Amino acid sequence: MREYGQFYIGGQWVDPAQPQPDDVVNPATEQVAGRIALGGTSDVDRAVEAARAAFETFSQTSPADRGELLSRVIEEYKKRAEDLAAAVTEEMGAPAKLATTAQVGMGLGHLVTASKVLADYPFEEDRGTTRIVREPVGVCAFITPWNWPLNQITCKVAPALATGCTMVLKPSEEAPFSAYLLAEIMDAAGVPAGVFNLVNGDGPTVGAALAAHPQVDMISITGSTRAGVEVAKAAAPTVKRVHQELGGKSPNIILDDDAFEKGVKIGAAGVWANSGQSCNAPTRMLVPAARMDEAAAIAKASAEKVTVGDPTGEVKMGPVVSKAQYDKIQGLIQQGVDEGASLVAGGTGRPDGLDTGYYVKPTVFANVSNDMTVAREEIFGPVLVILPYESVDQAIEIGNDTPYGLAAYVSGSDQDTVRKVASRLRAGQVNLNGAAVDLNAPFGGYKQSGNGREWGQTAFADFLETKAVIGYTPAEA
Ligand SMILES: NC(=O)c1ccc[n+]([C@@H]2O[C@H](COP(=O)([O-])OP(=O)(O)OC[C@H]3O[C@@H](n4cnc5c(N)ncnc54)[C@H](O)[C@@H]3O)[C@@H](O)[C@H]2O)c1
Repeated sequence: MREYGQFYIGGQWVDPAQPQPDDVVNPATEQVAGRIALGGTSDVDRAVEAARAAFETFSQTSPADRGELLSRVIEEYKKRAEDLAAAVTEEMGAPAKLATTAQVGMGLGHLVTASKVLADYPFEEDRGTTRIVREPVGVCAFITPWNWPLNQITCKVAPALATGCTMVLKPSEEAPFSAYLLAEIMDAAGVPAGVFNLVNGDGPTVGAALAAHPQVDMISITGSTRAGVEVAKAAAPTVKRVHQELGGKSPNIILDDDAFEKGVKIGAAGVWANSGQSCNAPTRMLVPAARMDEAAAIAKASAEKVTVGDPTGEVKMGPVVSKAQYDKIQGLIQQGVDEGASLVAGGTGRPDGLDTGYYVKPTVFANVSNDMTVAREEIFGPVLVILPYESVDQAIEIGNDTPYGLAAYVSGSDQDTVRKVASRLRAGQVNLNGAAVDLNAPFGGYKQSGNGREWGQTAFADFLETKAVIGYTPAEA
């Protein structure tokens, strides 16, 4: 049983102003795995004050100093990798292997990438007699979700540290264990007091207070579009920078050529990963109408091969994060059936033999039309929907017919055609032929998937203000 009832503020573990314990449930066992405290507005004030005070000195440190600091954080992170993986499995149900390689691995990847970018980042540049200086934006507040907890935290924390910002993190109250360990890592690495602060809490209290706080210069949220809108509204009166990484319902266009079978297989596997709980999951597969049955058969075989069960063991898929998420997914699967989509694999209820834990059957719907609820709503579970198209133009039109624009996928054997299709998709990241994750590729959304970009060099810009010093070089008389 984890007891994580304190907050990390000003370089110290401190008690909440008013203790409000909150149980965290392990989704595989449905048992309480630990306890945190939910904070209030006075905890937020205290953390923001610490971050504001630290900004005075931390913003003046050199890139070389911050590079050394990042190296120490990386060392401490590596030392705690096993603890971090176990925490992620316990808090949100990721299978042990996925937790170690991907969940913890992505966190390390963002720290390492930021330190490499920092090594030669152009913070200053001269244009004529003007010097353009890129300075840290200030005190940042981070609100993060439960599905890729360390990935989403580190892709904010790493560039913030690298650019000289100070910060307050409010992780998801549903998956707060790994964030708590990350605060221990920051402490062990000697991150100066007040540079990194952690306050647990719920969205409407701590999240909203951070978004509205006049001493916070930038609020960055990864979460649902609903929460992103709330954050932007709360932030508006103080005109702070608002960065949003929100939901998705990403199209996956499978072209009619030799790469068809491979494309369907890779696409389906992308939906089972992390139990479908990825904002960029390729959940809306588009196939030539004449090949619908073929696609359905390939996807069905893929779904039936997935091993589901205890995430501490050797399985492909663990549970989904919570009872609420399980119930939401069950309701949407039922709605798919009710609206007339063809259920070819999975369906409602738990997989056979799994009576405890929030396990969902890998589910495939074929013959889906883009106006059905299962094609429009982000399900955030292992549910693949397959839609028919008559022409590539129509595939692109259907692909873009969504309020979201986070990711899109194209597969086909002719690279030129694949690239042309990619150029017409309205999404922040387009993946061609199942290419591997690239931590240097900017990550973020068009339309209601958000504003701003994270990851790699591009992320730095979102943590910097631009100052023009005119007359820096005196004009010659
Ligand atoms: N675009 C991306 O990079 C990305 C990555 C992962 C997840 N997501 C999205 O996150 C969602 C799943 O995560 P979730 O269920 O934790 O989302 P959520 O929106 O319920 O919660 C996300 C975070 O926002 C906080 N929050 C909730 N309401 C708030 C409010 N009114 N004010 C301030 N903060 C508030 C929560 O406490 C949590 O920390 C999905 O929609 C998914 O697509 C997006």
